[in-house]
Amino acid sequence: MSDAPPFDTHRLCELAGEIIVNVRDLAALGWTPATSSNFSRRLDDRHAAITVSGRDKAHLREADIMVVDFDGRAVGSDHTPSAETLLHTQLYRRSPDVGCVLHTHSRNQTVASRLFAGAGHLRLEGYELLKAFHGNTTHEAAIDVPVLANTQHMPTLAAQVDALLDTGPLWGYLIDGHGLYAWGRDMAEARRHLEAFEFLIGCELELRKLHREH
Ligand SMILES: CSC[C@@H](O)[C@@H](O)C(=O)COP(=O)(O)O
Ligand SMILES: [Zn+2]
Repeated sequence: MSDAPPFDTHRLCELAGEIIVNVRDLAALGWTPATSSNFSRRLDDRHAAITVSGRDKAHLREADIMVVDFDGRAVGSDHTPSAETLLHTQLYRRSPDVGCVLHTHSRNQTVASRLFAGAGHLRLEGYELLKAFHGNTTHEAAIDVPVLANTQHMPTLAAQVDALLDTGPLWGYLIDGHGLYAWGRDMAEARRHLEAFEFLIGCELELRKLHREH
């Protein structure tokens, strides 16, 4: 008889279902082109449920979600977890308040990441929708969305994200030519943050097309 997996399989099924339904929506918006993007949920204090690498995110099934520990190692699965697993697990390891991490490659996110890579950040300021970010109670705040240089070496990116988290609250970041990472306490909050970033980034791009900054 094989050993039982070291996590709650019923909970894994619930989380997989939640990921599948939500990611289907995000894919329908065109935010996960060409199998890009990855998604995860905290399973317990040592494990996360995350998408298997290379799967078509528009048509995820339960078999496309697997378990990793917070070092990014597969647990109870022969599949390869997302190539960017470390960018998820670093957040779970760092804070018990992080329950969900969403990474997408929308056109707006990708264009903005190119446009603002030189500055190193994109400032979002004066928008009512800034209140969508947990803990932010006014449109008068400014949020700087960091833009990190892209690399295939996840420990390099993870170290930069760790340094950013040391400096204050962070709800997400862009990677140059790549996409956006956003997170929250649960799926609903992470999705609200992701949607707020996408909308506000879109506004900033539109303003620049109109040759106006504010
Ligand atoms: C299809 S190119 C995109 C990938 O390189 C990567 O950035 C991505 O978002 C998806 O990688 P994955 O390993 O499927 O989680
Ligand atoms: Zn990616």
